[in-house]
Amino acid sequence: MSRNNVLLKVILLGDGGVGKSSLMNRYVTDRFDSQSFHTIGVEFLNRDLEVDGRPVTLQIWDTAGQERFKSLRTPFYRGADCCLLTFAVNDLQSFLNLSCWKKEFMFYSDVKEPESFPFVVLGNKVDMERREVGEDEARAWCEENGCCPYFETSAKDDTNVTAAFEAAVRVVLAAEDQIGHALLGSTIDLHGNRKTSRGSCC
Ligand SMILES: Nc1nc2c(ncn2[C@@H]2O[C@H](COP(=O)(O)OP(=O)(O)OP(=O)(O)O)[C@@H](O)[C@H]2O)c(=O)[nH]1
Repeated sequence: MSRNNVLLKVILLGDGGVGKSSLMNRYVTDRFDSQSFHTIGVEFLNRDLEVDGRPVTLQIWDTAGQERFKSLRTPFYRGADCCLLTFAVNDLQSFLNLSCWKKEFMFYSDVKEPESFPFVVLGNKVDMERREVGEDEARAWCEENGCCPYFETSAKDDTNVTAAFEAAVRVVLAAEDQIGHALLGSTIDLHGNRKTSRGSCC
C-alpha cells in the first residue's frame, strides 16, 4: 500500500552568521557560497525525500539571526513541526545564546505540548580549526535542555548535513507515531479516566 506524502515544516534558528542559510542551501542545492549574505526576514526551500519508506516534503524555513530582524522572523514560527537550533562551534556566544533562541521559539510559536516538541541542535563549522565549544559541552547542553539529537555539521565540507535534516524528519515522524499510538493504546479505567503515555525527545 502506498503511503501519502507528508509535508513537514522545519525552522532554522540561531545567531546571525552561524551558517543557517548555508546549511539549507547545501542540503537542497548541494552548493556552498563562501560570500553568503545575511538573510533579511525569512526564506524557504522545499526538498522531497523518503525516510524509512515514507515520502516526505521537507519545507525548510531559514530565518534571519540578526536581532534587528526579530519582528520579521517571529511570525513564521507558527506551524513548525521541528526547530533546528544552530550555533557555530568556533563562536562561544552563539552557543550560549541557544537558550534564548529556544525561548523565543516557544514564545512565538503555537506549540501545544512544549515538553515533547522536537528540537535538533546543530554545531556548525566543524571544518574550522579553532573551536570555542567542545562536543561534550554541546551534548551536555542538549541533554539538560531536552533538545536531541545533536549533530556536528559543516555546510562547507558537507559534513552531517543530510544526516541532520533526515534526523529532524525522523524525530517529527516518531513524535507523531507516538501520539497516534498513545491515542490508539489509551485505555479507559474503571473510573472513566483515559490513560495515555508520552515519552520525551531524548
Ligand atoms: N568555514 C565554514 N564557513 C561557513 C559554514 N557555514 C557557513 N559558513 C560561512 O559563514 C558565513 C555566514 O553564513 P550564513 O549561512 O549566511 O549564516 P546565517 O546563519 O544564515 O546568517 P544570518 O542570515 O545573518 O542569520 C558565510 O560567509 C558562510 O560562507 C561552514 O560550515 N564552514
